[in-house]
Amino acid sequence: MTTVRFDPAPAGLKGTLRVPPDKSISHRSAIFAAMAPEPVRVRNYLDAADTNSTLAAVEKVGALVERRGGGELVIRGTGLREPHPADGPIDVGNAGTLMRLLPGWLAAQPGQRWTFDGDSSIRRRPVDRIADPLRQMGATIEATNERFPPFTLHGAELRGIEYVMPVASAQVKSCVLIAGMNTAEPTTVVEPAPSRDHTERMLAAAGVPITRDGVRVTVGRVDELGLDHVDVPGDASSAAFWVAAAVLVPGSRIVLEDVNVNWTRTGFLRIVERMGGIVLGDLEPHGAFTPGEPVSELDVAHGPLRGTTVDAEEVPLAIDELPLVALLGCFAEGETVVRGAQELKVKESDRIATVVDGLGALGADIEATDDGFVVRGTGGLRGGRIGSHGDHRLAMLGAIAGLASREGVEVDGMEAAAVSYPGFTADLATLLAR
Ligand SMILES: O=C(O)C1=C[C@@H](OP(=O)(O)O)[C@@H](O)[C@H](O)C1
Ligand SMILES: C=C(OP(=O)(O)O)C(=O)O
Repeated sequence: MTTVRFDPAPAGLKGTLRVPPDKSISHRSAIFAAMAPEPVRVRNYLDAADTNSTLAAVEKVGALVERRGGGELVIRGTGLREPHPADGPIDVGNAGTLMRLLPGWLAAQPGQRWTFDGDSSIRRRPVDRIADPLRQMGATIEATNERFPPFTLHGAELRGIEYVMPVASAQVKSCVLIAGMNTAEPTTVVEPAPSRDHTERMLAAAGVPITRDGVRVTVGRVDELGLDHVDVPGDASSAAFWVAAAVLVPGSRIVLEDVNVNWTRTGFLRIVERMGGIVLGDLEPHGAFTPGEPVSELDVAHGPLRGTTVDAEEVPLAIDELPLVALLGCFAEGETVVRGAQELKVKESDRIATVVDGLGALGADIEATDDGFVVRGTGGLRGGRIGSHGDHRLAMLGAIAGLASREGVEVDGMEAAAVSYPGFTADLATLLAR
């Protein structure tokens, strides 16, 4: 385990940065390319542990991945109905998105079966949320204690369903929509609240009939995907760490280029603005990456914050950034409340417990609730020691807390950042350099 110390940054963080490619869109580009009949060129694919697990997984079911360097890949898929049998379990590593999206495709392959497994964190993450709809469609899934990996999926001829999702989850929605490309009848997913829509955008770009009517998304059967290339934009969730750093550390001014500003991913930026944080870059897209993902430049500077409340409907739009909302709350005037965020308990760690314990140990006045947390701003943070619990977002939260703290923070398990952001400490060094 690697321990890294992050000291206060008295002169602030300054400079321009290109954040890593988006993790969600990278996962989807590899899975869609694997289902396509013609080669798909992917530019700016994320080179990180989670998305490398996805490349290995699609190779295991028959795709050929040519790594051209500089984030460029050419993926030759098998077509929608010809994935290969795998010799041994598909290892999803730490990646929940991979574990929940790939079965949507494989469930529609009659007479075939695959086993999925991953690391100790993935073995605590529920698969019943995809097993329920896939069973209704006709597939069979045998999971440990009915709920957890490892699990075995038996493909079948699937039928179209209307699935009312009990939780707002882009992963579950995506799994069902991907399966829906192979069902005789149309398949509809009803979301309790909007969540990230990268899958819908990629389906539309690939020529799949997909319609949205409010919270209902319907996909129709296709014989093949017409996807030619994907350009992956910068990851709004990785950018969020630098947005928080710039807002919290006096003297900072950071410009982030080519960040995905898809509305379903910018909930955190709206929360920051509500708290009084200065995000100068407008959230209007300045360009679009293929397929249909808006990008913009974010220009962020230090400023005072006030507390806010994040309610259930805003949670899916900022789900991976909620730990950072807790950190901002420590520095804000008044109280910051996050509620309706039970989903945080089933991420790479129980992010209600790890955020509350972790920031509490650094001097925060923070309390866990059943569905979130309450933070009372105390004008700053002392500092100390925090463990990542193998959770990449916790590791990077600890780092940003250190920069903004009075005494610095030591992060145990900093290597976890490599799950989504292997260059995190190198990027920090460039923002601290003058
Ligand atoms: O679809 C995706 O790419 C993701 C959806 C979210 O998970 P849920 O769908 O479980 O909320 C998010 O937390 C995860 O980091 C990525
Ligand atoms: C929850 C996350 O990812 P996943 O579900 O893919 O493991 C995350 O990146 O914060």
